[in-house]
Amino acid sequence: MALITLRQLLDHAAEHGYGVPAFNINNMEQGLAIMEAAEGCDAPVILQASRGARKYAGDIMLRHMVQALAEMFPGNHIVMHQDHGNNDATCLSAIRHGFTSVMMDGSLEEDMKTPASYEYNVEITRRVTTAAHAVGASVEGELGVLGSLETGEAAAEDGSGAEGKLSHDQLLTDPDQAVDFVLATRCDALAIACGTSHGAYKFTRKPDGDILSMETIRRINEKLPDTHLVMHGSSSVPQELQDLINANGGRMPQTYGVPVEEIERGIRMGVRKVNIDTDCRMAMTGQYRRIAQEKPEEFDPRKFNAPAMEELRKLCRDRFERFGTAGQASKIKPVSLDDMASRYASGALDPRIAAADAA
Ligand SMILES: O=C(CO)COP(=O)(O)O
Ligand SMILES: O=C[C@H](O)COP(=O)(O)O
Ligand SMILES: [Zn+2]
Ligand SMILES: [Zn+2]
Repeated sequence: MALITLRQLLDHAAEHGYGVPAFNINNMEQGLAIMEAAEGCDAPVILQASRGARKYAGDIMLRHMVQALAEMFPGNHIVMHQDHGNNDATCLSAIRHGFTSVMMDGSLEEDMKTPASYEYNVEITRRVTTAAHAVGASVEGELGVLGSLETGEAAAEDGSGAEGKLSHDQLLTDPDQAVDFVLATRCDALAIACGTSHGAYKFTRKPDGDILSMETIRRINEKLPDTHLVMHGSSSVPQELQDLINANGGRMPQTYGVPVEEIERGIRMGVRKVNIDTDCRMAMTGQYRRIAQEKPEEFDPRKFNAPAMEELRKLCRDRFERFGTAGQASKIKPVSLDDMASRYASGALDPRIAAADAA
C-alpha cells in the first residue's frame, strides 16, 4: 500500500483551497482513531512522528504500523512525516524507514534548544532537500523560532524548544527573508513563526493580533503565494477538554490555544499543514482520567483506550471538516516517489515567488 508525499498532498490542497491537519502519532490507538475519523469523512491524512515518537515506538514498529493503517484504510492516502528533524541523519534515516516526508527544522541548532543562524538554517535545509528530492521525498523547512509573544519563551515541556528569551524579530518570520529562504533551500513547505508555541500553555488569554500574528502569515503569503505554509503549535486546547481533565482529578491551569477560526483564516491565506499534537493528547488523557475516576475497579486497558480513541476520533473528524480536508481523499491519485523524483529533476516543482518580487 503506497503512501503519498507531502508535496503531492499540499499541491492538491492548494489547488482546491483546503488545509490538512498533521496529527502526531506514537502508538496504534492514535493511528486507528485518526484513520477511522478520516475514513468517516473521506479525508487524506498526515501522520507525523517526532524524534521522541521514534524513540518511544521504534522505527520498525512505526513503519509497520503505518503500512498496516494504509492497508486497513486504502481509501485514505497517508503522508508519513518526520516532525522536527534536528539534523541530516534524523531526516535521512526517517526516509530509509519509509517516511515520505521530513521536516528539517534548522531554526534551531542540532540540540533543538539554541536558535540557529540564518546561514546555518539555509545550509542544512538545502542539503536535506537535495538528498530527499533525489528520492522523491518532501521537505518542510522552518524559518523563525516558535515561542510566545507574551513571554518571549518557547514551551519548556516539549521535545524541541528554544532556551532563553527570544526577541520579536526571532518570533515572527520575516517575509522578505522567507522569499530568500524558499528560493535558496527549495523546500516544499515552510513552517513559519507567528506567536504560536508547542504544548498546552500558549496564551494567557484568548489571543488577539498582538499575541497571535495572523498578519505575519498574510504578509508571507503575499510574497510567496505558491508556497505551502505550515502552522506549528496549532492545538486549540479546547475548554471542554481542560474541563474534562480537571473534573477528573487533573490540575491544568487555565490556558488558551489557537482558535480554530484563526486556523480557518490561515487556510485562506496559504496555510496548508496544521500541526496538532496537544489536543490529541488531551482528548485521550481526559477519557483515561474519567474512566479512572468513575470506575476505580476497572483494570482492562481496552476499557480505557476505547473511550480515549472515541474522543480523539471526534476531535480529528472536526478538524478534517473545518479545514476542508473532508471529501478530498477520493479525488487524489497517488504519485509514486520515483515519479516525484523525476518531477523534481525536471524542474517542474521548483519554487515560485510573487511576480512583484521576481522582478
Ligand atoms: O507543532 C506541533 C508539532 O510539531 C504540535 O503543536 P501543539 O503542541 O500545539 O499540538
Ligand atoms: O512538537 C512536537 C510534538 O508535539 C511532539 O512532541 P514530542 O517530542 O514530545 O513527541
Ligand atoms: Zn510539540
Ligand atoms: Zn512543531
